[in-house]
Amino acid sequence: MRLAAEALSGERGGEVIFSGTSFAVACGEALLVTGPNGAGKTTLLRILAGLLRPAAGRLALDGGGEEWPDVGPACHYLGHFNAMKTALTVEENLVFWQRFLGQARMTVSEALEAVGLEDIEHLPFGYLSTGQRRRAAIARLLISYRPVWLLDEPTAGLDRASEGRFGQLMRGHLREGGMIVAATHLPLGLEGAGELRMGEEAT
Ligand SMILES: Nc1ncnc2c1ncn2[C@@H]1O[C@H](COP(=O)(O)OP(=O)(O)OP(=O)(O)O)[C@@H](O)[C@H]1O
Repeated sequence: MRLAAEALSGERGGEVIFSGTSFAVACGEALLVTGPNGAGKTTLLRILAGLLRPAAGRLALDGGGEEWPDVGPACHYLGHFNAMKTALTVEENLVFWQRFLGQARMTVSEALEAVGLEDIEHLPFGYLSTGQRRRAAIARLLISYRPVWLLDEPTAGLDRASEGRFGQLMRGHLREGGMIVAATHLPLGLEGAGELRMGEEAT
């Protein structure tokens, strides 16, 4: 399987944010999307997730077969907002997502253990600290299988230990033949990852 973008353009509010962007990510590979604030990293990830239309260009998941014919449905999208209901408990949120996404991979308890949140699964999501919210959202990547993980500044708000644990989870996903496209200002501990630089670096 291979995620391929050719001459992609992204627009926001009628303004072209980036154009002529091409890259390919194969199974087991990661691509780090870097660049200054406003360069279009989030816009690119949202296009890959199918949440925005590209203004031009081609996007495909080659070799996805009948199971993954399109890019969007083959992706987990971890955006700036964590996509959880604040009034539901951590466990209720994840049970909802697993039913919605299907393709169960880990149980909710296993995923919570993997992100170190097993003791607070009963708390409403809205009570969680910033880093705990991020960890609960990361657990969403584990409960249902998707070959492509789209991660927008995934380690923002994580403490050192959580960052290390998340690094292991990402490397595990790649070892199992998954793909990662991550917008980040920080190193993610993914050796050998490719880099897509967007916009002009600030001087
Ligand atoms: N709905 C919108 N309408 C108009 N402009 C928008 C809209 N959403 C985003 N933009 C603009 O698009 C540009 C790209 O934004 P984007 O969030 O993709 O940047 P980014 O590279 O992810 O930045 P950061 O590093 O700050 O997260 C920015 O200039 C932003 O102000």
